[in-house]
Amino acid sequence: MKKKNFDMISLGRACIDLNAVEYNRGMEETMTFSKYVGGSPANIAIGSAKLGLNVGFIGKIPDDQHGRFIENYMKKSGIDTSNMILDTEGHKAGLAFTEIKSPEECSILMYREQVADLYLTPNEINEEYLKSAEMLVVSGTALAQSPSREAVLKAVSLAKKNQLKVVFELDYRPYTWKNPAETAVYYSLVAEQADIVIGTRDEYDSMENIVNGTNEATIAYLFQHSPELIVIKHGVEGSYAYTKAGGIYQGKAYKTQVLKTFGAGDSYAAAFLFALNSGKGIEKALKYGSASAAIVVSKHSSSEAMPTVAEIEQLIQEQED
Ligand SMILES: Nc1ncnc2c1ncn2[C@@H]1O[C@H](COP(=O)(O)OP(=O)(O)OP(=O)(O)O)[C@@H](O)[C@H]1O
Ligand SMILES: O=C(O)C[C@@H](O)[C@H](O)C(=O)CO
Repeated sequence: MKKKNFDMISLGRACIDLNAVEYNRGMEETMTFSKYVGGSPANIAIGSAKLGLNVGFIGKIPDDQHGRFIENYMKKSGIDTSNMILDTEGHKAGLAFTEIKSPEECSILMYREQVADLYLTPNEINEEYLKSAEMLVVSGTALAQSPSREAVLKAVSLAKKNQLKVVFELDYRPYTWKNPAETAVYYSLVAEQADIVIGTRDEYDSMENIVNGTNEATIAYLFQHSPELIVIKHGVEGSYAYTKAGGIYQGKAYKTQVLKTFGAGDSYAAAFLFALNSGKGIEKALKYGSASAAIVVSKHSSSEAMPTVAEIEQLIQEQED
């Protein structure tokens, strides 16, 4: 059978990160920031492309200097940008300012009013483009508002119709949502249709609208539906992958010199999906995800810091039990 053009199409926001250049202080005292492409789905696309996957992107970007910076960087990273739609209504790029008070205390201040990415419409989802990929990765944040919400639902339904693997990265950002009950409705709707779901324990709690949920209850629920593989991350305590066939795999977090904590989830998803797509198996994919995250939390950015296969392999080897 002919191989499809793209291993992965990622759908959602491509934005700007402005990361504090000065460390160990609050944003009030921070005077300089470095600019990177950001936004979880863009970071996943960039990380996967750097590892060698053929990647396409679906999203909406502003028709201004920030939009052009984003598109150029994505192109330079080897990503197909033909389905990155230019916004014609004056919407802006999302901005994420970060502060790095200490390796344990980092935060992000988001500017996400009237952002172009949430104005992607269902009409802008192209079935022919989706047909050219093996896998569609959608981010939970793209479900936060209409019309982006409906665009995601359409993309997921076309992906299923055309036998793409649907990956749902929960990527829960509370400030983009009106209330937790609404989040739970849309998260469950998409998680039930996905083939692979990836999120932190807290994000699954948001999907289920509960506190202190358990992995056992989550998988019992989701395996009644489409998912074949569920990944649940527990920060420095590592991560678990569960298969519908009953497999349970545990991955450890790797030791690293932490500079900041953000970017961990995106680099994890990029490397996990790369490894899975390359036929390395679930156990190795957990190692790839964790090693990739350990490398990115030791560096300044989320996107530009995405590691190569050689860097990931080296870290895994150095810390093999
Ligand atoms: N301090 C750390 N040191 C080493 N590895 C880490 C650290 N923090 C996270 N990781 C790795 O990254 C993975 C994902 O981290 P986490 O569960 O915090 O994801 P996340 O909340 O989605 O990340 P993000 O902060 O990017 O949203 C973990 O399972 C672990 O392997
Ligand atoms: O996802 C975002 O909108 C911001 C990211 O680009 C940022 O680097 C981060 O939070 C990564 O997890």
